[in-house]
Amino acid sequence: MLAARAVGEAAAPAHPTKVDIRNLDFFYGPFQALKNVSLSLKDRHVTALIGPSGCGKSTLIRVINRLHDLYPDQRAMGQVLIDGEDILQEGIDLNRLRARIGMTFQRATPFPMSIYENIAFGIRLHHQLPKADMDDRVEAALRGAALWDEVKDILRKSALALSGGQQQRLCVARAIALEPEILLFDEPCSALDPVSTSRIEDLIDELRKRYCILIITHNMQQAARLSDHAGFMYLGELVEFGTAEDIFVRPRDPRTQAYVTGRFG
Ligand SMILES: Nc1ncnc2c1ncn2[C@@H]1O[C@H](COP(=O)(O)OP(=O)(O)OP(=O)(O)O)[C@@H](O)[C@H]1O
Repeated sequence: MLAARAVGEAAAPAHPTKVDIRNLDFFYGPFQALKNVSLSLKDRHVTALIGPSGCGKSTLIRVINRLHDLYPDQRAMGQVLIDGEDILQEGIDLNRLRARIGMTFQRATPFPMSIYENIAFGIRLHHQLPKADMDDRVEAALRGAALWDEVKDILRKSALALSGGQQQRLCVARAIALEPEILLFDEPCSALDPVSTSRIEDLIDELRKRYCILIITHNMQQAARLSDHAGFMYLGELVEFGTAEDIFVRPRDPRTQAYVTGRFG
């Protein structure tokens, strides 16, 4: 029997908003790549961004951890609230922000060092741990990325010797080793074969239980399989945003309809 809730006690939402993007404009020099984009990402949900090449998906994902700060001619205007705090404000601690956000890119980017060191390196930048604790953290990250069984006996081997799919999972392990809150995946399967792709999809499905996840993908089946919410972008605008069912089964905008059915893009 369900326990009666105390009078006045509000139920916490199962998937509170983690990232709230409001009226975001983005410029590369004079070129406007994002136009008044607003959407929110829920915690413990997978949100997919879809749209033809050049529509602004990677730009949007890079703003969330302020990668554009590295380039003086790039500017973002609007708000990106993470747990209610606007991370586009001046004075935000970028190291802390980036530790809260894990990111992987289209091509896996392992460091030219051992599998173990690929994970330990990032942890060491933030914490000084005794060896046994570091071993535990490395193991937990590799397990979390569904890679442990394949690499547990070759931890001292170069990460560059791993297959493309294993390298991509290593990058996921590196991201989750820092215990982030948000994971950003920019086309994580674009360079992978179907078997590795399916392993990454299983992994993302598992990670959904713990993280707020944003994934960019050109694969409509993958987006439909994986996402709770999805947004269709076109020429820098967010044309339509809704539940995965809204976007993939009954899109309202004809452009979304054409894109998800493969008739353009
Ligand atoms: N460094 C840059 N300088 C100038 N323009 C850029 C730069 N990076 C991207 N752009 C432009 O911004 C727009 C959005 O690019 P973005 O990479 O965000 O698109 P995308 O939807 O992620 O594309 P893809 O699916 O091909 O990765 C494009 O017109 C692109 O040419």
